[in-house]
Amino acid sequence: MSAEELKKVAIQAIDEKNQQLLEINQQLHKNPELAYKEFKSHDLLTNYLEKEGFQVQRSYPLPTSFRATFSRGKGPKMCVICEYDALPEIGHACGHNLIAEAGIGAAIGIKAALETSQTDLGQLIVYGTPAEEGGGGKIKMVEEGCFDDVDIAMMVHPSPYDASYASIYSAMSFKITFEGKAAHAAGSPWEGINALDAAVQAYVNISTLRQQFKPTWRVHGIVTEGGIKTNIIPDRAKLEYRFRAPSDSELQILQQKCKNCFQSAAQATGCKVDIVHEGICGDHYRSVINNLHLVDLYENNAKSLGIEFPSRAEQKQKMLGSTDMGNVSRVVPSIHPTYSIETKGGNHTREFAVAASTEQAHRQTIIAAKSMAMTCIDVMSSRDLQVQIKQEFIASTSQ
Ligand SMILES: NCCC[C@H](NC(=O)CCN)C(=O)O
Repeated sequence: MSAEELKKVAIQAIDEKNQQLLEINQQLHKNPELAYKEFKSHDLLTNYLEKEGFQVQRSYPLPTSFRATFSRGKGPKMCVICEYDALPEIGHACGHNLIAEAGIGAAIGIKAALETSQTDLGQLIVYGTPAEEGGGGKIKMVEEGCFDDVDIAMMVHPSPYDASYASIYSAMSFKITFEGKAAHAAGSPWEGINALDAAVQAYVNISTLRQQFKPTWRVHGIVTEGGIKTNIIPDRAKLEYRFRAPSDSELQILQQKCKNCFQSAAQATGCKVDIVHEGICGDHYRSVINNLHLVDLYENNAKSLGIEFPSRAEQKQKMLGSTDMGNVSRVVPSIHPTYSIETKGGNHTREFAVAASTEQAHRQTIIAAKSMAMTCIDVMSSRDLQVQIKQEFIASTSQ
């Protein structure tokens, strides 16, 4: 059968499961679970995949990650990725319930195509990857060798816009603790060393330096501890900061400038400072390398389903933050397109959490699922494409 015929098979299979896919996203949305605690989500998704005829390895290799496979002879190993972790307080405000739906939907479509094809097409691997919002599940899975037998990986992400080529930056997170000395704030303030002043000074240092940041750099922080009572000079204050830049080398420069801000604030106030990299396997979220051959295939398939994309230059202006998919994109050719769910609020807002449970979001997710399935079918059906994708990957990762 031709790739075009197999795509029709995939689309029909996804349409047949439309209601079940909607229910999966709704269940996840109603039960938001935080990083590495996504036990119900893990069970929901693995039970469904098993019922649909996939070979499922639960809790592989982490308690809330999984691997599900379906193969039809020799050929490339295509990996579709699900995320399902939520954010504290605001639930599925990044729409990972929809990412899971899209991954499962694509898997249903690809499996139907593999079953229908009379020739060897390859293998499908579905990975459930926890803790994208902090904790870097995919980084751990890369380190565990999960992607060693994968040829191509893809996932999609809901957002306010359609962009298969959006910028996704390298990021590192730090926890900063200032230690001072407590004293009665009225009786003997001169005996104290004010850790909150150090934290405030550091915050101001960074905000002042911001004028000299490149427009593409991002630095943002919060105060997580700032004293216990107004009449006690705070002897401890804590900050959390995240730094981002388009490349690892720029991120190193930015990180050093900001560390200087913390250290100088400590020196000015007489505090001690401890700056700890919020270690994710000793690594950080790396910028995404989009494989352009895959991007083109995905865009053409999505366009055939009615999606319109802005120009590449406009897409590159869009910035979704950072993702551990960046680390996957360093070990296998990957894409991470975003798709519009027509929301008034951006990712990580309460408005987005509401938008992530609508019928409209589900409809857009089904289109993204079909686009992934069709892209996998394109690749599985063409040896030439497989070679070109691999060559581009080698060139882009050896720079
Ligand atoms: N510590 C990692 C945070 C990742 C987070 N990712 C996103 O918002 C994008 C999609 N979920 C971020 O802050 O960039």
